[in-house]
Amino acid sequence: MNLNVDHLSVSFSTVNIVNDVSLKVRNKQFVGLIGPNGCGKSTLLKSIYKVIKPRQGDVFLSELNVMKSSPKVVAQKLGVVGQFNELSFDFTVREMVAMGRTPHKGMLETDNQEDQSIVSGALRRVNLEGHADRSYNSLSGGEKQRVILARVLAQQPEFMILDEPTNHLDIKFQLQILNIVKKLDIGILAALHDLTLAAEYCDYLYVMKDGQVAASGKPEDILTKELIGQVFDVSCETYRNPVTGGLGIAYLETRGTPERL
Ligand SMILES: Nc1ncnc2c1ncn2[C@@H]1O[C@H](COP(=O)(O)OP(=O)(O)OP(=O)(O)O)[C@@H](O)[C@H]1O
Repeated sequence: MNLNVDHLSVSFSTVNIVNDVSLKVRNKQFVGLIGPNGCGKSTLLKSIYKVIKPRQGDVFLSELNVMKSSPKVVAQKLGVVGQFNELSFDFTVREMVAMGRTPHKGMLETDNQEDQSIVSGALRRVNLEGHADRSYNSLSGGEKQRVILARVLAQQPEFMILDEPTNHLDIKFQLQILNIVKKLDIGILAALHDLTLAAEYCDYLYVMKDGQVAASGKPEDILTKELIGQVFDVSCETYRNPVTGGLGIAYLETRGTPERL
């Protein structure tokens, strides 16, 4: 399934937060969205997955017009791992993951054996089967993040949006989540902060600055020290990592800041 975002703009009162952004994710591509804090990544993603209404623009998942479709129809195709995962009500981990099946069920239809086995499989994939009966609210930030991924896996989407999915996670689980997502072999659009991981996992990157796309291309082509300096305001050198052969980034010193943090 492809994602096509066409000239999308989002404003809050009179302030333009996302300004005429167009992007594409081809079937089975893993595309990263990078950019500094506050540049509009989450706002863009939320307007793609229908939490925020854009001022203008269109979003298509293959032939499905996302703006004109009901949330349930969109949720049958699109899975989302958002940035904040707090809950007011207390559900068990298994109940949370079972919610991933909801878009595929009729109004009064209850979960059947197949749903239960999909939920157990999703919990196993994120190494949380031992936590199935725990209260979701009692989990650590990283465990919650993995429950949310399990819920999306149970949803069996054909496209996935992730907003900083490795937030809260130690390096083992960062890699685990990115590996699970990569292996799904579906289209992925993910906002990521770690540029080295973005270079490692993404087939293509969009770089945002001040609500606009400042650059796009294959990670090895666009993640230059000049672009990183311009967009993130840090000086760095890039190099080929001698162990992995991938992109290495050595950060030097922030530029233009009057005081060191
Ligand atoms: N509901 C809102 N009302 C007003 N301003 C908002 C609202 N939501 C977001 N903003 C502002 O829009 C800008 C972009 O926020 P957004 O969360 O999209 O950035 P981001 O690139 O995802 O940042 P981060 O990397 O810190 O998560 C910020 O200045 C933010 O304060």
